[in-house]
Amino acid sequence: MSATRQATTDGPVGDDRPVVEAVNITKRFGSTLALSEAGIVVRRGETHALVGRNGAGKSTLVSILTGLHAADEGCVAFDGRPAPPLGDRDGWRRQVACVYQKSTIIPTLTVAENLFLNRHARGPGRLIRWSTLRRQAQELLAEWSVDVDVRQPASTLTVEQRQFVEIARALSFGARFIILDEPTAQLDGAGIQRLFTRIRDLRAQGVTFLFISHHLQEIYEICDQVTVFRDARHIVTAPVAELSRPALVAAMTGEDVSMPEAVHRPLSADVPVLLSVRDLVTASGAELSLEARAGEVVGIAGGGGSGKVEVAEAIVGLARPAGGTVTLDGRQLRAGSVPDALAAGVGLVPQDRHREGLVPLLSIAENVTMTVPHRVGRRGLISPARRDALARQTIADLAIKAAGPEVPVSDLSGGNQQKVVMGRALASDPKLLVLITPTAGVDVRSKQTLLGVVDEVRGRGTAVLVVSDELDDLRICDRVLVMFQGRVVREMAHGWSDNDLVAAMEGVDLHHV
Ligand SMILES: Nc1ncnc2c1ncn2[C@@H]1O[C@H](COP(=O)(O)OP(=O)(O)OP(=O)(O)O)[C@@H](O)[C@H]1O
Repeated sequence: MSATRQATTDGPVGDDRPVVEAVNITKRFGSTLALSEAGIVVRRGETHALVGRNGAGKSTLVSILTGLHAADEGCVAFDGRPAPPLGDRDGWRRQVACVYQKSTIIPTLTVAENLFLNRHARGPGRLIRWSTLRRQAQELLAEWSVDVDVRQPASTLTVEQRQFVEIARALSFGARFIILDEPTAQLDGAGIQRLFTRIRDLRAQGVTFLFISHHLQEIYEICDQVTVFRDARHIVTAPVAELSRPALVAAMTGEDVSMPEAVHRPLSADVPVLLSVRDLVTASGAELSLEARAGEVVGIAGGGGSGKVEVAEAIVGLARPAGGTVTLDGRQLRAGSVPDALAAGVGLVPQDRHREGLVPLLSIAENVTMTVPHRVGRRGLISPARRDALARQTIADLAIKAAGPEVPVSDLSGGNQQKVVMGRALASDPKLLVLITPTAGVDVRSKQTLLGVVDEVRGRGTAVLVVSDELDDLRICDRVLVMFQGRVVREMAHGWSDNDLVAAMEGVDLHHV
């Protein structure tokens, strides 16, 4: 974009004005330059992708476009008019909303209450009129064809329903510009297609989207325009159809990057079994038995509802199984105990880094060494020098983009936070590494780094479980167990075809139809 045009207040407001125009935006967080004279122009009715590597500045731009942060320099205009003052929350809500990966809905309230929170219809004596509230909520959801019971507690919504409810809420404030921040990250294939159908319908009704995703194929499927940020700067804006995939990746990384061909080194027959999972049954009824040998990488694949995450969480103690045993290197793990699993030599990258992975306000160094106090001190006394040295090593090994080990992880971009979680899992030099959806929200280059770790630790004799529905994650496995509706339905040797694996995850057996 030529970031020279200034937003003006005067002149007629026509429909050709961009829905949003951010010009020459600079934003610093302490010594970090998060955005440097960057900008974006989004036109009415388009679905515009915003892509960039972890830490490129996408979330910072979103926080400025939604009025959560003020830019240090530059200006934002909606429909040709300057953005409202920062404190005018209603003014911002009428222009724009962002649907984040993390819900902004209050789980203990009903859907209706969430939709009309602080806008309650009040009767005489300022009592809330619950019947009116419910009716308004029903009408709103019906208007936007969202099929959800407004009386249900928001905690019972699926990710997909929650996103639709948040979109309807944004529209009800009058916003016709919606930012979707990695909306597909927690959806399965069918859910993604339903979301895309919804986006197309809304676009036809005049809604404009800014779509943030690390899944480049999604951008080609749903977006018209794409803007690339790299290292805090705007690099290019172009019609999606005019930017080839290699050109897009090159714009993101500043170099040509291709996923390395997964090299397969078969294990010799005498390598001992390290992990043995026998007749494991999870609380929701998913079942798994498996053995993994030292240095073996076993994939557990499956779509949403397949039970893959539940079985993995039962193996590592995050969930208490209903039955079965897990034995690591001859030691049976105590069911439902993460500390016992860690003590036995399990390294874990959990699915939800916000809930189980990190303590955001603590530093990188504190997070990385949290589970290995013995490596950074003696008799309960932590040596800051040793702790920082270990953290510096992790920052270097995993190419974490941060000023130093003392930076709080809450200041890191999503992909770099995930690298800290990986660093912590590796700090104990684990016998078994369990990675649950390890590359969700992670850019192409960081994905390479994270998956490269697997190759390295397997060489040291660590057994690895990769629990994922991402083909790139699964390609590095020696074999993949495919789960569907709580059962392993196929085991696929290294070298499977994408079609076969996807079909198996969807519960379709291509060889028997
Ligand atoms: N509140 C903050 N305090 C300090 N630094 C921050 C803060 N928020 C972001 N940063 C820094 O600004 C830079 C841009 O981060 P941002 O979160 O915008 O990247 P991103 O493109 O959204 O990355 P990801 O894809 O990983 O989410 C990073 O170096 C990050 O560490």
